[in-house]
Amino acid sequence: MLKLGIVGCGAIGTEICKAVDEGSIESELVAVYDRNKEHLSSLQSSLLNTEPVVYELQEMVKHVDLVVESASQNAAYEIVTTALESSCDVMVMSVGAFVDKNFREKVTDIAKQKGCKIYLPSGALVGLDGVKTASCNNIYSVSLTSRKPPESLEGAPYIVENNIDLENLKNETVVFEGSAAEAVKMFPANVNVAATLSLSGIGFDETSVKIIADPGAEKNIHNVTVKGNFGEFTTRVENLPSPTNPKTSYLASLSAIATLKNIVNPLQVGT
Ligand SMILES: NC(=O)C1=CN([C@@H]2O[C@H](COP(=O)(O)OP(=O)(O)OC[C@H]3O[C@@H](n4cnc5c(N)ncnc54)[C@H](O)[C@@H]3O)[C@@H](O)[C@H]2O)C=CC1
Ligand SMILES: O=C([O-])CC(=O)C(=O)O
Repeated sequence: MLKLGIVGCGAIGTEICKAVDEGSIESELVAVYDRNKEHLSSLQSSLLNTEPVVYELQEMVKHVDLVVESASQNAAYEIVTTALESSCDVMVMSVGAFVDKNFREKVTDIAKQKGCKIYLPSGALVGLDGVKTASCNNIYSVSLTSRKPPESLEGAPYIVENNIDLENLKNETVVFEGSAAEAVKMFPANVNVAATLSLSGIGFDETSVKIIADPGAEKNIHNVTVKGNFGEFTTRVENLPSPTNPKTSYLASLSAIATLKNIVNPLQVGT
């Protein structure tokens, strides 16, 4: 059985733990960690069949096969490096961390040396199978338009630095237009999807991102358009927010669960 350790027990981490607890992922939930003790205890009391040990990262990696990062972009650097150096596989939700080329190259090298894998789930996006397939030949352009309720963008560095008054927005407003490289740095908790899209396709500088704050939006809506030698396609997903974190679409938690199921399943379906 795959032994799992989860760092970050918020919206996504909790859903993963519940899925293991209910037996829907063939794995053993060995250890959990969150710097917020309340999140840890509410997680522990929600589990019916499993009693994971609370281990900090350095101890966790001695007891598990795979570490799940579901904490934050800032935390991801240490979690990924420590897991791989200890010969653990790692699954990363804060994919924006991979915009840093040095980090990307360093952890890919460690993974190769140790014979480990780094899994990046498709998260809140749909259509990455098509982007990966299309990128086996020439892609001309990849664009992402994300439409979100204004409050879900509160606190993002771009919003703070540009003094954008989200509270008093009356109409839908394009708050950001630029490269995925800039978007994931400026909206670290909002467009990790732009990082996953960039890594599936033509890169961070070449992928264009538009973020719309829409006071009328109740869902997180992501449209992806890809053009290339294969033709072109557009995908659109209208995501319901997670019950405990409106910034995070519920589909992102399901995608983490689907990735773990895929890891343990001998039958591999899809791109
Ligand atoms: N790849 C994708 O498509 C998506 C990625 N995300 C990202 O996934 C990550 C997790 O998302 P959620 O579960 O919604 O966030 P959340 O805010 O609900 O939970 C994060 C948890 O991690 C804990 N945490 C933060 N830093 C930590 C550290 N250094 N050590 C230990 N615990 C720490 C927090 O206390 C919190 O309990 C975030 O970075 C988020 O931006 C979210 C949605 C989609
Ligand atoms: O959950 C979403 O819709 C997207 C998101 O927060 C992210 O990519 O970081």
